[in-house]
Amino acid sequence: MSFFNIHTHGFVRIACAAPRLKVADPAFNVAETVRLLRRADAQGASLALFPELGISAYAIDDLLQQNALLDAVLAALGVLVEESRSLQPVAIVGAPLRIDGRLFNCAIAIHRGRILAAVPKTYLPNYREFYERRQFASGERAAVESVVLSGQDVPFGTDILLKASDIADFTIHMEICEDVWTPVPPSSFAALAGATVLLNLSASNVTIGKSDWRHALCKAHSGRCIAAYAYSAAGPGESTTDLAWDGQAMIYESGVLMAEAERFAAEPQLIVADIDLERLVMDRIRQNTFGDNADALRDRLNFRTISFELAPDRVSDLGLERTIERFPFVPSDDARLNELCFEAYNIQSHGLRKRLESARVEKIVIGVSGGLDSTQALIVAAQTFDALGLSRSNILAYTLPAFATSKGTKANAWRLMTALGVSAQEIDMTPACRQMLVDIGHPFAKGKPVYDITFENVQAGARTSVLFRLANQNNGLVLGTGDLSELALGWCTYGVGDHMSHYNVNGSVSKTLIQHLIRWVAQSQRFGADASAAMLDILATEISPELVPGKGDGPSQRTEDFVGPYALQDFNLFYITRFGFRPSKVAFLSQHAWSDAGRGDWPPNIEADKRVAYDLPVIKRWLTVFVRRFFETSQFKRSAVPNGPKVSSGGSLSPRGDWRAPSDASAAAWLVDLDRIP
Ligand SMILES: Nc1ncnc2c1ncn2[C@@H]1O[C@H](COP(=O)(O)OP(=O)(O)OC[C@H]2O[C@@H]([n+]3cccc(C(=O)O)c3)[C@H](O)[C@@H]2O)[C@@H](O)[C@H]1O
Ligand SMILES: Nc1ncnc2c1ncn2[C@@H]1O[C@H](COP(=O)(O)OP(=O)(O)OP(=O)(O)O)[C@@H](O)[C@H]1O
Ligand SMILES: NC(=O)CC[C@H](N)C(=O)O
Repeated sequence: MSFFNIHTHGFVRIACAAPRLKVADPAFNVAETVRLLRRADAQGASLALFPELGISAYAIDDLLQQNALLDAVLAALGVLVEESRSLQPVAIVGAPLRIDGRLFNCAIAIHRGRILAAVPKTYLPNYREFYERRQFASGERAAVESVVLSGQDVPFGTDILLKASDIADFTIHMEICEDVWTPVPPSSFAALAGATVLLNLSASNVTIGKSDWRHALCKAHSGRCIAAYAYSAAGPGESTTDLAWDGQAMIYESGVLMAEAERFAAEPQLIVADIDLERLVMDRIRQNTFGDNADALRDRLNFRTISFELAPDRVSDLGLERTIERFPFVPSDDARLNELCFEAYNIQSHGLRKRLESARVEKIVIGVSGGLDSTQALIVAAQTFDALGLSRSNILAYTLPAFATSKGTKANAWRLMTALGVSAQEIDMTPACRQMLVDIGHPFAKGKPVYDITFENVQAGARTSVLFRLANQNNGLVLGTGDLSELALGWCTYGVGDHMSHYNVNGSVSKTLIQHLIRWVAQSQRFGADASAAMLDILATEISPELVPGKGDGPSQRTEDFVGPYALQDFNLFYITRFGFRPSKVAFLSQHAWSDAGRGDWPPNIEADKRVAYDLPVIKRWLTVFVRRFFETSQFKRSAVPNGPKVSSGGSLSPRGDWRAPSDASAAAWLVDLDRIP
């Protein structure tokens, strides 16, 4: 097993074809099928899906009752069985089969010369342009459980799952076109019985707007079933006697479109996507109601499981046929990013609004540093007070310089507070901090340049202490600013420090998302040109806690030198907490997302100079830091966080929300797994 091979990390590659065919010409159609099957094989696919009745063609009406044609179908299938011997993918093709005195519209699975199963269509459309019951019997009425095809005894029925014996969780179910248009498709039961890859062989004539509906069905069904749903519909060559065909092929995974073929294409289409079987299963485990639903429907889940050995390539680097966003908390698509920013601000602001109303408090107190997090919280506060019809002067904003505050950040704090029209004040924290350092006998008090954790936390603590007392004095709430990424890394001062507040709007917003949110607001100019200019300046400032005095103008502490690039740490955070992936898998994904700075799909507002690449050793180094900090040293901080709204679907780290964990755990298991990364 190679680290660089998809199968090592729980993926399987599936292909979906929209072949060219000829009406009622099985020999031609199988030749085309074989051609595309070879292409799928060359691309490392483990499965290749073809359309409904693709061996005979679909729209051939009463020709389906001609024995010459049905014989030709069997002969063509024989050719396919022989050709499949040297090919890796399981071929799933559609053909009419005479069985037990009836004709069935079947999906047939063929692998390395073995016909694994034949599954008949359950729901035969007989409305509007469809007339299938004239020729076919429903699979529900099949009275036999096997059929002889190409001299092989083949399991036959709607109760069949195909399970790879050598790829974990690769369990396939087949259904046919109309089956998925019903309220309860047969694949719903298959998913509950353990199928992860649901296939639909389709022959869906195209009419205006129908493609959107097919998308909606596949998206919703794959999401509801927490499964992959691959769909292959008939295309060029089908009969246009009364209908037309667009050859729509698409692959969804849990509600997300992974690949889609060009419709109405001149050439046959083949799309591939790597399905994350492990993610599907982890999500089914998480969403306990999936299992409850299976329990409730247990008497409908009597499937036969047909086992086969895939023996896939486990050594080569096959690449990764799925898009891995660099910023899982920030979509690269412009329209989605817009929507997400709108939602994020509204969630944060509605959280704060409700808290102010219920606490009957009309003021907030906030420390404004000129850094990202307090900027974001201040924007949210301004929006909330506007919505409540309260004056922004009720926002009591304080800039609290101490030993290491730089001119630039303080100036930005002032610019921002002034531009937003909040009540702005400055309190010099140096005397209070110095007094505490004297009181506790810290060497700095005697003039020694000792800048240890105590020195740092005295400042963070003094600020928090002042903010809480100002809240008492003014009948206000202290608004927290610490973000999700800092909580994941334990990058805050516990208790009497920036860890604590009365209400924190940023606790479930990652650092990378905060950067995008501020940029979005700045670009919108909704708070005026001065505010936008200050925000853009803050975005361009190096991230630093400013707790240790620097020599020159720049900060002496660059946060990302300690905890790693937030871009990587947010990536790690997302995949480890949302899906429970092993660090080695996260590194594999991260490498695909981050090792090529030249990849075109950067989120729209990442400037060219920020488009950096990270190679595997760098990824491993910071992942190790993440694992240690996240699992071993910082949970006690998360166990005691203030209230605040869950914002991102990636999760919150509140102990009352998405992440409940012991504060005294060992990171040993994750560190062992990290050793798998070369
Ligand atoms: N499992 C556990 N359960 C209960 N208590 C535990 C504990 N592990 C350590 N502790 C105790 O916790 C204390 C350490 O925690 P804490 O006092 O927070 O201090 P600590 O985590 O050591 O330091 C805070 C870090 O956050 C950085 N910081 C602070 C403020 C703002 C920012 C920013 O950029 O946003 C960054 C700062 O530069 C520093 O590196 C120790 O007294 C230790 O004994
Ligand atoms: N000079 C300061 N004046 C006022 N408040 C401060 C100051 N420094 C820190 N704080 C408060 O402590 C919080 C944590 O400080 P920190 O420097 O980590 O955050 P930040 O500057 O807002 O954002 P970032 O983490 O991006 O630097 C701030 O959000 C702010 O509320
Ligand atoms: N072949 C079929 O089952 C077609 C019926 C389906 N409702 C469609 O138009 O796509």
